[in-house]
Amino acid sequence: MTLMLASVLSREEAETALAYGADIIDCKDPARGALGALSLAQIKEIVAAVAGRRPVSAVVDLPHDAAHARQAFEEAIETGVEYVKFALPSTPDADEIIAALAPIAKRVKLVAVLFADLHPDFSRLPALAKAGFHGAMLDTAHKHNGRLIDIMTVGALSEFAASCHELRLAAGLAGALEPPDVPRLLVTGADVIGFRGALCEQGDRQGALSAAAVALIRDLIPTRPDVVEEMAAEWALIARGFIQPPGVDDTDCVFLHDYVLPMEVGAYAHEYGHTQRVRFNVDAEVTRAEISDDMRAVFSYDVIMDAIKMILASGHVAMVETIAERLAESVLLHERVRAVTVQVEKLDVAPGAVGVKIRRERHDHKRAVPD
Ligand SMILES: O=C[C@H](O)COP(=O)(O)O
Repeated sequence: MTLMLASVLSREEAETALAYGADIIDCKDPARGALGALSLAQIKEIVAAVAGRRPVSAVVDLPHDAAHARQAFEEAIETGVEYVKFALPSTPDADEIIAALAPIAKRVKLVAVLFADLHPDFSRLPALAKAGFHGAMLDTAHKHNGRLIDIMTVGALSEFAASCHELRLAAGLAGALEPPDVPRLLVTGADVIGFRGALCEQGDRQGALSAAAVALIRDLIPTRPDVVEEMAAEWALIARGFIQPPGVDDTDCVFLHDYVLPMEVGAYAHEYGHTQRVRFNVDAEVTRAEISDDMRAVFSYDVIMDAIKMILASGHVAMVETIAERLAESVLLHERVRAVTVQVEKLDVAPGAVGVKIRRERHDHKRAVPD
């Protein structure tokens, strides 16, 4: 389950974030940069307003010397927050700083933030785990330099999440994210996705929080288990014929055509060690959207491109059939997709094109309905 973190700067904004379903209320002053800390008094006020309805996180500015660092964390803990985030420095003494925070990690969930646009050092992850940190979160330091997803590919973000999970660390992602990024990031397996700009009027992270924007992001992230149960109950009614399933027989086609990329592919010895051109044609049959021009109703072709890039990043694949199967499988991970046709062609083998075309259907579609 991926949680939605909403950065807020006041108790009023915290109420909006809560009302529209944020899972973690993150105290932050966006005017003071990517990890701008609020004052202790402001954090206390938000903690009091949230009153345990959801966990609250706060940012600590990491002072240079150890004594002041400990004091800053102690003060943050006293505010009653459940998570404390801080920017992990990329200085040579980072491992020492991490080790010095081990006693603090026993008392509060510590999250180290790594900035994707400042050459993050992923070799520090084991030290975080050793010191008992709760997790690591990627964010962007300079919001005008693009979204996290522009800086790191979905494949690289998935690797980050997997490395965290191997070390039993929670993995968080944030960084000028926009609504269309959400379905793309869900496949990374991140535990938390964090937002500020996307929750504000006109996407301005220093502007006011917008209830509609918070609701949109909430709807794009699969809901909490209790809501899933509610949906299951609705499916039960559908199964018994009490209510009609929404547009259950109607599909539209989202496609990616003539997408050509260089790829290491082929079973012959001479096909190893270099790339050849591979063309992708993908047609995804998706459940028809009820509302038009609304992100919530959309399965994006970006997701198909991401899936292809992830397969490419995994290295040499001997058979185009394997590529087609993997691609079909990852497109079908998205619930709106009912069936997918994937055509994968090698363009440099013969004067024309050679390859494979497969069609795969979602089999759990009917099984989602309880007996
Ligand atoms: O912790 C999450 C952030 O506050 C993200 O802010 P942003 O979406 O404006 O980059």
